[in-house]
Amino acid sequence: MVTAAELIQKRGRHTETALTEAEITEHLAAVDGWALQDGKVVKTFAFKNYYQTLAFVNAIAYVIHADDHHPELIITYNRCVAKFDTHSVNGGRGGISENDFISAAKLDAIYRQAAQ
Ligand SMILES: C[C@H](O)[C@H](O)[C@H]1CNC2=NC(N)=NC(=O)C2=N1
Repeated sequence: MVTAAELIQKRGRHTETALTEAEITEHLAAVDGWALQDGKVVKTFAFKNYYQTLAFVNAIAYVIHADDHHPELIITYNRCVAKFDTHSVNGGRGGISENDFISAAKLDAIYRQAAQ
């Protein structure tokens, strides 16, 4: 069984290994509120206002850079939608790797710290 606590201890690293469907299901169970949507691991984070939304985006910059894994972000007044996938897997066609879930768990940990 995979847990969020385990995932946040890991560092994202270059990988060419995609997760299988069964592994994706197992990893989705470990991270709260994330779902597979159009081939990406996606979650909508909710905030009180635009300032809190942007503060979250600034706070996640550190781990995004450290793990070299960059979410697609959709920022609106009180929402931030984050989408992860991994370009280098499936022979460069892209897919889902453990890195997507490491980053998902880290964004959740930061969100828990944020003023909401
Ligand atoms: C060379 C560099 O590590 C890659 O281009 C990284 C950069 N950021 C990335 N971000 C995301 N979300 N997926 C990737 O596959 C990815 N690849």
